[in-house]
Amino acid sequence: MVRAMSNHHRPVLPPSRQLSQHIISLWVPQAIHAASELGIADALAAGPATSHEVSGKLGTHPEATLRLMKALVALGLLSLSEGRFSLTELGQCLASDTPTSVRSWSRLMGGAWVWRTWGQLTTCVRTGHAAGVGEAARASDTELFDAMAKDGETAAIFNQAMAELTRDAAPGIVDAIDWGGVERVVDVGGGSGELLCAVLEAHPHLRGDVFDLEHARAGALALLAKRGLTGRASFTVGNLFDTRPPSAGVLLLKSVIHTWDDARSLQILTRCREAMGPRDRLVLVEPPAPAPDASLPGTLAWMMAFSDLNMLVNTGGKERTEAEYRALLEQAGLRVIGVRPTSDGIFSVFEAVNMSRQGGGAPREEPNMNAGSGPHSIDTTYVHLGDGGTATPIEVTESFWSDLSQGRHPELERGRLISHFSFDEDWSTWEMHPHGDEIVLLLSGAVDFVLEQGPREKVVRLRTPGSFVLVPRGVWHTAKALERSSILAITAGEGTQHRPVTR
Ligand SMILES: C[S@@+](CC[C@H](N)C(=O)[O-])C[C@H]1O[C@@H](n2cnc3c(N)ncnc32)[C@H](O)[C@@H]1O
Repeated sequence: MVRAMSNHHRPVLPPSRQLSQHIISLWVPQAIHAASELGIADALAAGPATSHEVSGKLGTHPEATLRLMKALVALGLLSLSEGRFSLTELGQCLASDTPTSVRSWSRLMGGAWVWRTWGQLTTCVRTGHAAGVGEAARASDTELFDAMAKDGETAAIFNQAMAELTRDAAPGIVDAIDWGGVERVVDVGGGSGELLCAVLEAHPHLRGDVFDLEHARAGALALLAKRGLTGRASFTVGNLFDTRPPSAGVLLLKSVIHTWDDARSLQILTRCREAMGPRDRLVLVEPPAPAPDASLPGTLAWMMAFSDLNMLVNTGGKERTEAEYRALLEQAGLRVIGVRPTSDGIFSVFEAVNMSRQGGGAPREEPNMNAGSGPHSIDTTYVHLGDGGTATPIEVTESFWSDLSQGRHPELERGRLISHFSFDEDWSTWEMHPHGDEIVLLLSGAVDFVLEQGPREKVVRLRTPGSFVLVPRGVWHTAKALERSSILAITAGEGTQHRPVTR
């Protein structure tokens, strides 16, 4: 009763009617698909027109065109006034080549290929395999992509659809990655080249490569040329199941792993690891699947649950949780050094390094030899707490701090470093850690810890061993020794900045 009253503008439908609305929702993507195939939005791009004028332009049946356009009005893609139809904001997204276009995405999802595979969902759920697998076995794992290479139009639609999905997420992805010290990036399975374009445009010092199957080559090269990036970018054709991508400071891997089951994903991740030198990072970009809930259509949980089925029917892939991506990376011999969400709230970037980077060869499978080691002295051994829950002792050499500031310890940038520092003079610099709060704990002596707060300075007096100060991320700070003192710091060191203290 309360529900019905509070919702009186839209009466609550009985369950059978609610379900019926889901059942008939298959009409919707086909209406949108027909509109995008026929180019109805492009026909209205110049301004309002009658359905007769539109069918005349498109060479379609006049009355059937009117009927389709009425359905598009019902969906909110068109509006109708005095017999003339116009594009709404939603409808404009069906036009080609506009900054918000999702026309190719609609052509892909409503087109014969995807429609056919979804039609076999029942069988896929019975068998756990992608559509077609097990009945008429696929010629190869990449059969679908190989077929696209022979059919230029499907390849163009698929790659443009991927570009449309990547376009809006790309700035947030580029921002979430630390490009310091990187000269070259390879977008592995980079398809259309959309993400590589965004990276190269944001970081003019970088050079890059798209590594993908043949179907993506022509489209990616055309896009790189259109964006004026041909001089800094190339395309390498290869199959990740048996070929390593070219080496680079950053290997990007966006929306590739969800395409495949665990066994095939491990093959791809292993090929990437084999291409990685000691300082290289793999940056996997995927939306981690949230816990399922009964949210309304359009929420992330809804989208991920259906994207998961889309992967099942088309390629046998799947969506994964953050823990599952972490486990997969570790299994492939890659140590996860950080996971961060991008600003769009959908994707996360998983950064990983090659576990076998020191010794080469196969990934370490034996237990962590550092576990249970000790006793250590904090004077000579610091500890790195990795984002993946690791605690690694770091032998401190005389050049440790200068090496760190010159980027010679990339493996320490993520996570936190527990370090020890003795001093009897005031620090000569201010420092600032942009990626995390810091804890500074007094072990001995007496220190005035100075935090910059706008134009003012706040002094925290550390006098008793065991007292500590919490330094918020991004706050510049320095210290003054009142006597010989020693401190223990727990620091998120990535991106640390220094500037001299002016007296
Ligand atoms: C879902 S698309 C994503 C494209 C692009 N990374 C993006 O996010 O826009 C997956 C891409 O991975 C590529 N891919 C999948 N398996 C591959 C393999 N074995 N070798 C090379 N590329 C592969 C496909 O060709 C396709 O371009």
